[in-house]
Amino acid sequence: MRRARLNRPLPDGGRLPHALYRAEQVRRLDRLAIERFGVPGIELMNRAGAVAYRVLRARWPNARRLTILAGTGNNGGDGYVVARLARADGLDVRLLQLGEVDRVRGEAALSLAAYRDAGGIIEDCLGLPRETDLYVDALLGTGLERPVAGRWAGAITALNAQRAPVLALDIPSGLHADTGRVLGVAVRASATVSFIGLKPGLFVGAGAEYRGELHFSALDVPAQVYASEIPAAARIDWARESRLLAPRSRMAHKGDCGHVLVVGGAPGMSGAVRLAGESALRAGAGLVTIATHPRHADWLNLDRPELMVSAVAHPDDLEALIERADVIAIGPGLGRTDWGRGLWARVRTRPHPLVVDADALNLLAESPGPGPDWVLTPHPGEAARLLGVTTAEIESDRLAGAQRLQTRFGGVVVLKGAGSIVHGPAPRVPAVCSDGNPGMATAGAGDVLTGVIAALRAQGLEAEDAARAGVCLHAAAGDHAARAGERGLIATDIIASLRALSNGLTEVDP
Ligand SMILES: NC(=O)C1=CN([C@@H]2O[C@H](COP(=O)(O)OP(=O)(O)OC[C@H]3O[C@@H](n4cnc5c(N)ncnc54)[C@H](O)[C@@H]3O)[C@@H](O)[C@H]2O)[C@H](O)CC1
Ligand SMILES: [K+]
Repeated sequence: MRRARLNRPLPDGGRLPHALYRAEQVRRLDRLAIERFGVPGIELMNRAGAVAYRVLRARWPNARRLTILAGTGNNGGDGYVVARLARADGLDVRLLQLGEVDRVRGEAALSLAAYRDAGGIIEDCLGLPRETDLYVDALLGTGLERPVAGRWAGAITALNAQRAPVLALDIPSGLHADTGRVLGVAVRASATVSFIGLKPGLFVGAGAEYRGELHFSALDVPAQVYASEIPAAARIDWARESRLLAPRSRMAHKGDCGHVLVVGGAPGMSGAVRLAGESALRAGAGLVTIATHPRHADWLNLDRPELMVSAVAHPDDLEALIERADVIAIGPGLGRTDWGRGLWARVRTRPHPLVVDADALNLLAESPGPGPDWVLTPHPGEAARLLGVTTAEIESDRLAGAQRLQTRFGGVVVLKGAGSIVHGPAPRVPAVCSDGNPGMATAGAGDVLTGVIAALRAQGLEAEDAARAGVCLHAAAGDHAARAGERGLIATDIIASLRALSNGLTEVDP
């Protein structure tokens, strides 16, 4: 029986920092704080342990019996501090050591000595205790350097199989700090408290699945320390990106709010263009025209009177529509027949801002080339086809995949999935969206995102801002809709929440 999961979103997206640093960068920040700003390493470790212990007592105030699993590095060192503080508070503490104690060095050795001097004992980890209220994972942090195996894997597997909650220190052991990849096996934490710098691996790959509720402390490291590092990525959320949407002018008319042309909907795939078109309206576009196959244009027209629908039998039928459009979103339900290919060939060379999704991406993969001014929105499978690699390779290092796509195709790339990434041209750093939930893995959610990004571009946002704000609005709408449950969430539920979110009315029910 799996233990209860703290399936809560970030405690307060607005409070967590937006800068994300790779493990190597955090180690440099650590060293700078120690060597240049005179903060002793053991002081940082004591602060880390103290923060972790405060989180522990706040989240599980009734926990009396703690079991701390300690590794041989400084992550284990943090664990010794937690153990010492818990014993001083009168809690029943068992500290189980993995790896040879005589390998414990530096600050971790000092922390171990302080724990022993206060009467603490350590035991070799030969198995998990039958009864404990809470586990602390102090096995591995940013020093993970190979897949977890042997007794370490056994301990983590046993930890994941038991019911008591688990607090992970810095990062769940076994999870790669930079990529969020599980190396062998990783701790499924109920909560994680991370130090000094948030890591991309807490948000991309399996990060959101394994970290549980996320807490953070900069350990009072001097702010100047951070000036030495350009973050590897920026964490974005709707709380921050919503500032990109200017209030609507009192004198606005529909022509001021942009005209989106959605191109797609081959026979049998009309739903995709309907979702994209409706999303564009709900995200604030003034006018939306759907250019779709003659076979179902009439039905679409009747079904949503705010949407203008034009039957397009031949690429020449697009010309007048393209002239009137501010932004073109192409791909939803486009298909790869001659009909779809003809429309793609006509649109891809136009100077208009483009949002390129679904089958238009697959057609781009067949004849790659840089774009005029586009936002590409691939899911991992489409990204793999665009780069000629496997989906597993994309998912193994999502930030690297997004960077390769942006380098090869130019413009702005949105790599969808858990921890959607927005990667534009240098010098801006890539962005990782921390909003969203697994309920959004549902048919048509991508079509909704296409419409949202196109609508924001049509309202005047530059490509990268439209992509960042669009990804976050889409994800926040998904979170808003998920208040009624993630399972059974469908694309039209996301659309239903767009209007409230884009007007800052988060308490309005979907
Ligand atoms: N700057 C900060 O964020 C602070 C970090 N602190 C804590 O220190 C760890 C990083 O410590 P480090 O010693 O570099 O690495 P780890 O403790 O993660 O472990 C490395 C240790 O484990 C061995 N090892 C690596 N991979 C494996 C494996 N798969 N199986 C078994 N053993 C493995 C490796 O050889 C090392 O011996 C950071 O996460 C924070 O928790 C500071 O305490 C506060 C400031
Ligand atoms: K850990």
